[in-house]
Amino acid sequence: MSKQPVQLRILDARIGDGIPMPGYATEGSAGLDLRACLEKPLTLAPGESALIPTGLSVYIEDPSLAGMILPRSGLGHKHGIVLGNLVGLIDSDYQGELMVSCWNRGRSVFTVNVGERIAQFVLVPVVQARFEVVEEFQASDRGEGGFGSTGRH
Ligand SMILES: O=c1ccn([C@H]2C[C@H](O)[C@@H](COP(=O)(O)OP(=O)(O)OP(=O)(O)O)O2)c(=O)[nH]1
Ligand SMILES: [Mg+2]
Repeated sequence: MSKQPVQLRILDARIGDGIPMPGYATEGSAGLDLRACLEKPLTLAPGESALIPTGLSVYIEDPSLAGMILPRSGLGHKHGIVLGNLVGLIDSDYQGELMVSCWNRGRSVFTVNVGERIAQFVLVPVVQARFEVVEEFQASDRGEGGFGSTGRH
């Protein structure tokens, strides 16, 4: 499978030397795990969140692509460690450090260790809209029905 080239800068010298470079864990992995580039372990009390640097920046460049930062399922389900913004969206023109908002939505204290995999980065296609303002839409089967209008079962 051909892979999309994306420019990457390593902002923290520990990456590649102590903290592994991000890589796809398996051939079929959709996400690259992002690691906590912390100076020391960080303890998150229940309900607390912190913005954690990853030591990396990417320049996606192509406006028909974006990055998404998503939680890791194990951390989220077992430990309640998800993202403070629920999902992170990385614009194609963003060149700053990738940051992960880690939120402890669980009931126990959780310690994020230095270099720990805290979230994952997924490259996704994007289609930008060019809005055409109209007075009325052509009728559709659904019309304005939503929020359960088709019934529950
Ligand atoms: O989890 C995230 C979410 C965003 N970003 C960076 C990349 C993104 O391109 C930029 C702006 O994100 P967004 O547009 O979601 O935030 P905003 O609050 O609208 O900020 P801005 O006014 O800078 O667009 O912040 C991250 O590093 N991590
Ligand atoms: Mg924005």
